[in-house]
Amino acid sequence: MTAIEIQGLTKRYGPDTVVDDLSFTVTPGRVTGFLGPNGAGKSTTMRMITGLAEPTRGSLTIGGRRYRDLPVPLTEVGALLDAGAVHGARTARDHLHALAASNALPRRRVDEVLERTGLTAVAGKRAGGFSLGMRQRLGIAAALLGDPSVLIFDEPVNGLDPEGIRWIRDLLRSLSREGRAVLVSSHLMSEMAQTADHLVVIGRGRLIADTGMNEFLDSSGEGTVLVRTPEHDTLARHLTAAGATVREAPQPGLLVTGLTSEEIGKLAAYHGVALSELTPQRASLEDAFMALTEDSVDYQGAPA
Ligand SMILES: Nc1ncnc2c1ncn2[C@@H]1O[C@H](COP(=O)(O)OP(=O)(O)OP(=O)(O)O)[C@@H](O)[C@H]1O
Repeated sequence: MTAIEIQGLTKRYGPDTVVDDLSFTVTPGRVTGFLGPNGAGKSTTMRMITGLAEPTRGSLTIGGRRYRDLPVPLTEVGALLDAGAVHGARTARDHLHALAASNALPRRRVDEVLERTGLTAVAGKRAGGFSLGMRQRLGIAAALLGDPSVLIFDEPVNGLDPEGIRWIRDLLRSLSREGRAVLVSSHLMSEMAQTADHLVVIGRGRLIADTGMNEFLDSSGEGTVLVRTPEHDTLARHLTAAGATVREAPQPGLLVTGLTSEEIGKLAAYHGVALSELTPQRASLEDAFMALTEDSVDYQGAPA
């Protein structure tokens, strides 16, 4: 069954349409990356999924039901939307106990989620003194408390150090392997490349792409091939004569478009030119994302 189903979702604030006729689904068993430039409407969409904001129009269901019809929402959908939202004077354990009690969840879940998020040793400490990384873990512990099959994370790696980023990445993957649906937003494309199986890209509140990660990269690739050879000028001449477009690579070498790497290899062999490298270039996720969303960024800086 589809975990999250969004149809024609629209949100207006006064005259501004910040989410505009958005439709996509989030499927169990994979990490869906939710991408878009700043202000694209990601947080607003996530707030609507978790019942914190009311859609102006459109439908939105979790496991086939609207958020407000879920008897105990925490057992269906867990969310990390704002890691700062913790009562600073309480210990981590007390914070989770209070949450468990108000949602009629078994107390043993508290120790289970403390363990899973690596907070057992600091469970008796006041959350007010926690580092950003620890607060993030506590927010995730709260999201996992009801053992939900749908999880939503808004920019979970923002501000974390490399170890914290890796921990979140591994956690998201393991949650999806358990069969849960995981929706994670980010504006860091490189981060998504390492975490998400599927991508939903929005810009100015509208859907731009809904695609598998690999298909996204393939469809955005320019088909450029990096070629290195001691006979640089000779090969460049032959390639141009064969109809290819040839540019200088940043490091000594040629960036060739218009011919496949196989064709370039054959051409070089035919002319007796030795190659030291022949590498198809895949567009980086960052490049692909920039190309896709360039018409929908609100503020564009001048080129550096
Ligand atoms: N409560 C609100 N009232 C008015 N405008 C709002 C409100 N919440 C969000 N917006 C506007 O909606 C637009 C989308 O914001 P949102 O936070 O959803 O984007 P985002 O994709 O999460 O961006 P970011 O990556 O910067 O967090 C922005 O222009 C924002 O100013």
